[in-house]
Amino acid sequence: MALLPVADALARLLDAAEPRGTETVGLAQASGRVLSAPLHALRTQPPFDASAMDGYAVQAADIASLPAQLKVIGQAPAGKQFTGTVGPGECVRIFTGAPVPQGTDTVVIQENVRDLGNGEIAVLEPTLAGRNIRARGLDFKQGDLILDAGRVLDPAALSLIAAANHPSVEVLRAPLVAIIATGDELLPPGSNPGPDQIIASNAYGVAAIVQSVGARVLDLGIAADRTEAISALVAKALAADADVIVTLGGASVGDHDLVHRVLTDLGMDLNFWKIAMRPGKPLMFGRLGNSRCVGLPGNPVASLICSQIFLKPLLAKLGGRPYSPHMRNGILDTAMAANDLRQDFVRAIARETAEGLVVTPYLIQDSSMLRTLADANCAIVRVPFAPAVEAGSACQVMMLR
Ligand SMILES: Nc1nc2c(c(=O)[nH]1)N[C@H]1C(S)=C(S)[C@@H](COP(=O)(O)OP(=O)(O)OC[C@H]3O[C@@H](n4cnc5c(N)ncnc54)[C@H](O)[C@@H]3O)O[C@H]1N2
Ligand code: MOO
Repeated sequence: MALLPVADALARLLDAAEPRGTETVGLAQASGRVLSAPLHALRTQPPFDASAMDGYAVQAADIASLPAQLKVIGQAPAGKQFTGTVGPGECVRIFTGAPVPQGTDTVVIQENVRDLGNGEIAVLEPTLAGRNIRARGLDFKQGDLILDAGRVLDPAALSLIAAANHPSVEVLRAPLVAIIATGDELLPPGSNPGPDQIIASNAYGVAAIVQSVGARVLDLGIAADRTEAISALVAKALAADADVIVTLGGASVGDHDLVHRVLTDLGMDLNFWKIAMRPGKPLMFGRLGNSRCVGLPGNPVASLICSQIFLKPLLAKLGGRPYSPHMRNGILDTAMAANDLRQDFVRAIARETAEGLVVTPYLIQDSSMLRTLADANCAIVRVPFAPAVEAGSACQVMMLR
């Protein structure tokens, strides 16, 4: 079977992916969630003309010539409005956030006033008429559109929603991703592996990528290389209504690579299997009921690079959030050989220099080597059949961190 180009695989994966429903969450749980519908203010803020400063509410006409002596007829702290009316020659002691009393139109800050101690003040410095007052509705008015659908709820958005008097908010369902590791050789971290065993590491990095785009993880653990063991965990994923079922390993053509068989026996409609990419050739994708199945290759670097390139945009789209990889142009400081038919993602270190972003690829690119992936901060993207290039040539990189 011909290998599917990376761009085609991504397009097929993203095709028809959209959020599945909404839910209402309390504001304290809403950070990072995606607003499902436009949000309107339930009230006007500020709901009254409010003092912006601590000082005295006066009539501008009374302080036209200075110094001006005024009688203090009451107090207006925030939360306790002054209910009387202020007449000529009078003022009210006022504090930040309090409603401006009837009959006043200006607030003089207390630094510009002397308290005469007999219930009167002397205004010493000029204040323009209307100063230090926030007009009713300065921030927003009842019914105003305050946030658009699709907004990722960041700190400012959350405080704005609260100020507009919404105790909870309707957000898009966060996609649920079931992760199933496969392999007789795998044991969880902290185990005492036998001579032919290794530690299952892929699920941790994949889960972190899943969570980085706001999706939820259901880690179903490790299935042995037996069809019943794998299908039992897939059944659990389906029962949990997982939006995406990610399998790790068992995607290739070996006698013990059972994932394809198990999923197709369960009724998966296979979309593609095997793509023109390195690492990541045995990537598999299909639909099974409401779930999308993404079969990631077992090699640790392949599973994480495929997650960056395919799983992340898929989950972002299912979660209704914008996403695009962080691509940059760089300058190679090393010659590179011609590429074959697979689009290559070459682990590399990129450094900012006066000449631009200088990129050094790792010499060894074995897809089992997690250390070079952890050390790398980018992957050089080499298109299929890219010709050999000299040091100093331009390159394109996808930033990894
Ligand atoms: N004859 C061929 N052999 C292979 C091909 C091929 O085209 N023809 N493709 C190779 C490529 S490329 C890859 S990538 C691997 C991927 O194969 P699988 O997805 O079937 O992965 P496994 O065989 O199960 O495991 C590969 C490797 O990764 C380790 N592994 C698996 N799961 C985990 C995990 N959760 N955590 C850490 N490490 C894991 C596993 O022990 C193996 O060492 O196939 C090539 N072969
Ligand atoms: O995905 Mo495999 O790692 O291309 O070697």
